[in-house]
Amino acid sequence: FAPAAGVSRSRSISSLRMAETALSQDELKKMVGYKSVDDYVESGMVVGLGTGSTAYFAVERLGQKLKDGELKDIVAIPTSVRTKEQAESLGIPLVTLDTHSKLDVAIDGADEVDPDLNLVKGGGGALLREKMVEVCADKFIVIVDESKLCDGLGPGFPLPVEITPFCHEHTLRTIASLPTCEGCDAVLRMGSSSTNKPDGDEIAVTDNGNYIVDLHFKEAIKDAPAMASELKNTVGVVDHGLFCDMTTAVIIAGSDGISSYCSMALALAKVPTAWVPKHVLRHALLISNSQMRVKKERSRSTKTILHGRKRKVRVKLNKKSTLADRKEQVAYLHLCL
Ligand SMILES: O=C[C@H](O)[C@H](O)[C@H](O)COP(=O)(O)O
Repeated sequence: FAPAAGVSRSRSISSLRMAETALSQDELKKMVGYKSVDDYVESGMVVGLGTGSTAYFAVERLGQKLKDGELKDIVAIPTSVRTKEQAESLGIPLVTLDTHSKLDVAIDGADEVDPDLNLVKGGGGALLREKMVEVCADKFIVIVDESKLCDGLGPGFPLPVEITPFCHEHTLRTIASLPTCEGCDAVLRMGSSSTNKPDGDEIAVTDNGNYIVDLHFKEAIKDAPAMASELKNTVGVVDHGLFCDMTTAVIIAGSDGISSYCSMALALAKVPTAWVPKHVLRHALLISNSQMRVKKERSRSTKTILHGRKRKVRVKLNKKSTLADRKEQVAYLHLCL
């Protein structure tokens, strides 16, 4: 997994060195769940609450912070019955898209994340409500442990597609014969809708009263946006688990700490202050006369960290520089962090 062009990467300065401590997968999920709320949720916000074992910890953290009074005036929109119940048990005030069509931020897990930050979601059967809520958020923050990263979506995790119960076998066959889905094995989900492992004899039913078909691919999906559009245009398909061009940032917990990758839009928004290794700072200063102004930051808080190899710099982009210039420079700085 390496971020694609247009995606920038940064490693948390407070990155915990976890190699020696070998945290469990649940502990990794808790770290990213808590970090997402700490970094992206502020008082007064409308927050989308995802579904699954990772999003669970973000909901838990939000409940804690509201209870402690660290956050106030939050309303949240859950993406499943399970999440609604958890949020209610924590006293998180809930609303719906009917009254709040615009969210400040939505936080959710994912089953797979590719280098373009496209996702497969819906392993837990909540894809429709997740997509409805998350497309309405200004920022969509994805939280995963590193096992979810992949070079191509598909072979590592079956792609869920939510379909109407009416003539579902016909719809299943139609999906399997779509050109972009060629070669996939389409399997109707059985038992509980919250897992793609068959655990019952009845057809699984989603929170919306629909069925799910899991598409098993042997090879990586070549063009996820094309497949997304073909599936969406199939009559009988309600929605699918491909979440393309939606992710603002992904926070990843791995054996060597917490990393985050973000879309260029967020990198541009975040650029004013950055931690930059010395050699990058020299380079940045060299090009500072053209489109970018880089000043060493002299705050007291900075000094404590100046002993290290990095310098905190304030980066200002010249207003006259083109968007392409800015993207190139910001990408360069972020990739070097
Ligand atoms: O329907 C479920 C959702 O799409 C989940 O976000 C996804 O399955 C990831 O879940 P988990 O965090 O439990 O791996």
